[in-house]
Amino acid sequence: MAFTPDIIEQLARARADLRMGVPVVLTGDNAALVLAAETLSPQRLADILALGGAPVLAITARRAETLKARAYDGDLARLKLPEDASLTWVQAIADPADDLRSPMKGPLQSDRDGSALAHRAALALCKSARLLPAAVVLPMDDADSFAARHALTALPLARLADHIASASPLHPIVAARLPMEASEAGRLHIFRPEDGAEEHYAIEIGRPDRSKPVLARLHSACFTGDILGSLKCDCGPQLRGALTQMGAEGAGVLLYLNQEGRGIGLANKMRAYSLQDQGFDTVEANHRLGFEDDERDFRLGADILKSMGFSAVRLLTNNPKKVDMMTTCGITVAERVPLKVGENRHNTAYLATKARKSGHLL
Ligand SMILES: Nc1nc2c(ncn2[C@@H]2O[C@H](COP(=O)(O)OP(=O)(O)OP(=O)(O)O)[C@@H](O)[C@H]2O)c(=O)[nH]1
Ligand SMILES: [Zn+2]
Repeated sequence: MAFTPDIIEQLARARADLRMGVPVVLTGDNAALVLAAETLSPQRLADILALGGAPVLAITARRAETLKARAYDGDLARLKLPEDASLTWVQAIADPADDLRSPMKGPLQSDRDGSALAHRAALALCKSARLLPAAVVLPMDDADSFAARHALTALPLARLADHIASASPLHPIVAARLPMEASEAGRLHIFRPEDGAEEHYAIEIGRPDRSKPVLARLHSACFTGDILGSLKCDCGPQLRGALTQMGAEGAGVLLYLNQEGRGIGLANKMRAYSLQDQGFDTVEANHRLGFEDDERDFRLGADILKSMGFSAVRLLTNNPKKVDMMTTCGITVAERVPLKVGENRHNTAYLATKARKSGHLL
């Protein structure tokens, strides 16, 4: 019988649990109880401390660098949770909002013995749940029975690595005619991933010839720029500029990928904006939060193009990494078409930082 949720379905549950502040259990070798720092409640913190053992707060090496904590595991640090750890302490480690006002959070002691496998999985889970990458992790011997006793989602740790980071297959759900200002011959396609994560969209303009490179754009969602007309970035003008160019040529495809904030989610992007108001640039802000500069996975863009029958594109972008990713994923980039619109006095420094630090072409 196939009623029992498989690993992908369990992962979707785990993401939802962590967002709600419910613990999840990682089972097998190096088993552990995991709670996201961002959604931890005072009661659950007290309960974890009451269990005894040696709970730690796992953070990424990026966050550890800001906190001057030692990251013995390379990509992450395991900070010992003080016996009297308060929720304020946990949240101040996880969230850089008050770093400047209260820079001294130590002494911070990092674990260096034992395995960091559960901690790495916990951080990947937090990221995929679009939460701050910080998790309270308590190693456990009786993980299976603990999960059963408390009706918690249990995930076999050994199988997670293959699934957390891999792009889930996307399926076309529906497509319908959509006349737009840029072109009356528009069509909106909806794609749904198997892992319960966000849907992505393709806007097809005209009837592009599948045997030739199609004018294409991979646009990452930007609620602030696309919808609100924010002047902090160039996304709104790029979105409309790309559609207008496709309308003028009579054919094209724009992928609207729900990877808000270069894949960190809107709440974290707003945390990054708040840090930018404290004087950090767009890349530094991501790092202080514990993220990489860019957490997007462009494989899904390539998958959507292939499923629509496209194998070659003229890619509207200033980002050479998008070109490289498309090529790696088996889409021929016949031409890179620059898309330089929307510069204003508020985003000049942002665009300059992207050029200097992220390799964008000016
Ligand atoms: N984390 C973070 N994300 C941002 C910030 N400003 C804009 N974004 C996001 O950056 C992404 C911009 O996407 P794109 O315009 O597709 O990508 P790009 O890498 O700039 O490349 P091209 O526009 O194709 O040249 C969107 O997801 C925005 O939400 C910021 O300061 N911090
Ligand atoms: Zn934007």
